[in-house]
Amino acid sequence: MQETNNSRVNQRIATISAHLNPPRFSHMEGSSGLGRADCRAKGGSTGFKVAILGAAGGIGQPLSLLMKMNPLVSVLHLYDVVNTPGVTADISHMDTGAVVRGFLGQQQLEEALTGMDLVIIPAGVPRKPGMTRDDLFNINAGIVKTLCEGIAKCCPKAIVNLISNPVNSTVPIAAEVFKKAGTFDPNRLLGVTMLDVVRANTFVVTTKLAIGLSFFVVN
Ligand SMILES: NC(=O)c1ccc[n+]([C@@H]2O[C@H](COP(=O)([O-])OP(=O)(O)OC[C@H]3O[C@@H](n4cnc5c(N)ncnc54)[C@H](O)[C@@H]3O)[C@@H](O)[C@H]2O)c1
Ligand SMILES: O=C(O)C[C@H](O)C(=O)O
Repeated sequence: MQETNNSRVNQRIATISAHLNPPRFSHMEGSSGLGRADCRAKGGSTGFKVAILGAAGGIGQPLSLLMKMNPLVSVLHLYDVVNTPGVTADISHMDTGAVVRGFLGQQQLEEALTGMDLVIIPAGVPRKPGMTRDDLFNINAGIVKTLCEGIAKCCPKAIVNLISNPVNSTVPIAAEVFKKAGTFDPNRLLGVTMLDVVRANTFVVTTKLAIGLSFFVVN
């Protein structure tokens, strides 16, 4: 049974690795660091090493829980500027395989990032009533910049997945940080846009209905 699970996990890692290093981009091989052999946690167990920055927040906590449930994850680092000891204790009590470690405050950022394959960033502030996305930018831009400088230094080949809004501006900020550090790889920098996409679809449909137009599919 364990063997079947392992082979399923190995298959999924191979699929993800193939996606990251597709054959048609073979000329780029060598520049991309995430291969099957790299996906090993300390102690040799197979799996991805994942850090969540902003792990104690409204998005960070359920995201940490999902990552702890994910059989592809062998090491999970939870970083925040507040509350990580409690969140880490709770998440680590789940009876799944990933080893969970908590990191609190800027002085532990580098330790949290070292050796990671994937860094997910929901760190920052969310909008409060009356705030615009521009208001978020003023705060979150600086936070994302600092975190990405840490990534460039400690895990330059990690995949970076930005959630902090405004994501259409935080992704370019991350790109500029990585370019400056000489570590930029567009295949490894992602932003979560699903919320804005479904929100836009809903607004379009609502407006169409309000002015008496029918709709079939909005996308
Ligand atoms: N992309 C999307 O689809 C999407 C959807 C919803 C929210 N968001 C954005 O995600 C972000 C987080 O939202 P939330 O509801 O979890 O907010 P939250 O306030 O509940 O959590 C944010 C967390 O970030 C932490 N944090 C702040 N500064 C930090 C720093 N310098 N380093 C590390 N951690 C830091 C805070 O301590 C907090 O725990 C916001 O910017 C929000 O706008 C994005
Ligand atoms: O900026 C917002 O739209 C609020 C919240 O952070 C979200 O992304 O929904």
